[in-house]
Amino acid sequence: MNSYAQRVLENLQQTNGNEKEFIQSVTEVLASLGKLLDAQPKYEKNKILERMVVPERAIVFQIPWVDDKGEIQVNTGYRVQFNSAIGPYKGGMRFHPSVNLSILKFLGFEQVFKNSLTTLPMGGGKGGSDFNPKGKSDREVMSFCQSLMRELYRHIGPSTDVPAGDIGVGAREIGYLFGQYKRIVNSYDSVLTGKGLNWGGSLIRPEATGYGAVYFAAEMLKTRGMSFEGRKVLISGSGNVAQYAVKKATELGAKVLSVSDSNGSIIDPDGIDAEKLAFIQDLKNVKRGRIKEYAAKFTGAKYYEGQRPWQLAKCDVAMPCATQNELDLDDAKALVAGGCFCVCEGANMPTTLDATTYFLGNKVMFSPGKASNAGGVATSGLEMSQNAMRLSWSAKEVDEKLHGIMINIHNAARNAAAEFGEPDNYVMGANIAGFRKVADAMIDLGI
Ligand SMILES: NC(=O)C1=CN([C@@H]2O[C@H](COP(=O)(O)OP(=O)(O)OC[C@H]3O[C@@H](n4cnc5c(N)ncnc54)[C@H](OP(=O)(O)O)[C@@H]3O)[C@@H](O)[C@H]2O)C=CC1
Ligand SMILES: O=C(O)CCC(=O)C(=O)O
Repeated sequence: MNSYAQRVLENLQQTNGNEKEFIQSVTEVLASLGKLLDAQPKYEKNKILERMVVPERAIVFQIPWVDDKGEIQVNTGYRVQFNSAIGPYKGGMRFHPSVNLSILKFLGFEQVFKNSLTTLPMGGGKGGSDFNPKGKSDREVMSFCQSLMRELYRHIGPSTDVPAGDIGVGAREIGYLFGQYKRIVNSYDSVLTGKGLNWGGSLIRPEATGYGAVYFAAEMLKTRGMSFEGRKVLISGSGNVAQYAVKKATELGAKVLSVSDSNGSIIDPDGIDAEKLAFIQDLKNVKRGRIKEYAAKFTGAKYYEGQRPWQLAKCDVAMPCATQNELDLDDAKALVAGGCFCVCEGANMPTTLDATTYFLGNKVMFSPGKASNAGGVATSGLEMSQNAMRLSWSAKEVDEKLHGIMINIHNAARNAAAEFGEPDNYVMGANIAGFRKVADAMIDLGI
């Protein structure tokens, strides 16, 4: 690691050492900026790294709400407004019991570089709450969302900060949040993305992250003269990102062998076709059930309680699409031993640092989430543009723009990596390409 980056990281470890996910994400980025920092002393002179690793603002607030038994519940809400050098803060809201400041700082930090890679004018932010939507009635989710927005509304705005969904926040939650915002401010602002089609949403936003990740992987495969046709693919998760990754990979001719949830994984040796995916979507998006029900429904499929997909079957391509640190060194070794040659992250930081190093060392094509899952936020940017112009593009138009953006991100990461002598290192390329634009804007804007 470059000595300037090393100093900044050591200082951060001393002051924020307990924030392990945040330190992990900063370590990955700083480790790959070395050659750029050596070549461009202006970043050290302007103390860019010191400024980039501290959020511009982090808001923590209480969310009291009333459950169906009439009892008062209290959760903690957060919005981490990380960097606004190239546009308003932009990034999702996560509702999950594990949410804390470390997780939201890592997600906000990643979002800064990801949004820069999209080429759209969006800064980086992230937020959420330790609220657990599982097992809650629609009325309870609404009560919680309304209470959250009673505080959040004063910190966001179409040119200030535009939240969206993430784990545990889908169309239902965005509806309750947007309804409450509109009630309070009496204005139909484009203040959230992932909205429903009848009230300002964009076609293809639900599909965008999963489709985008598959488009990105297809570009990686193309560099070795390959495609998805006939490839075996392991996908984790069964939420928004996983569902549309399954759909697009299957459309491109792949056989997707797995999906999972936080309880376990299913392996289906016959592949997950359109009918099986429709079952998963109904199970997860409507019934809000567990993935093990898939194995009860489809003969040939097997459920593995408490296990992730990576050591359960051999594959050509792996796409972790559930959560952070869900693919570790043992998983990476098993994947490589089984012949996997491409890993494309759909989730944010699903691969541990040592597993990433193992993939890179074994010449596996590996794309970091900040590049390959950027299709979601990019299409959120397209939703903001449509709202600003007060019009709606067709699904075909949005999908074509998304596809073009993913090809551009792939090429930007690849070219930046080649410029610094490591043409196949998408981690280095994505970090350098994402960093440069934000850092140069920070210098232009002064301190
Ligand atoms: N939605 C988007 O547009 C974008 C999402 N991402 C990232 O993609 C990932 C998935 O998000 P998304 O699909 O939207 O979220 P969803 O809530 O729709 O789905 C999340 C999936 O991951 C599983 N999961 C959640 N936490 C854990 C855990 N601790 N261990 C194992 N499995 C877990 C869930 O299982 P269960 O059903 O049991 O909860 C579910 O299957 C996240 O990393 C998110 O940050 C990145 C870019 C954009
Ligand atoms: O669409 C957005 O604004 C947020 C997407 C997101 O949270 C992410 O890219 O991780």
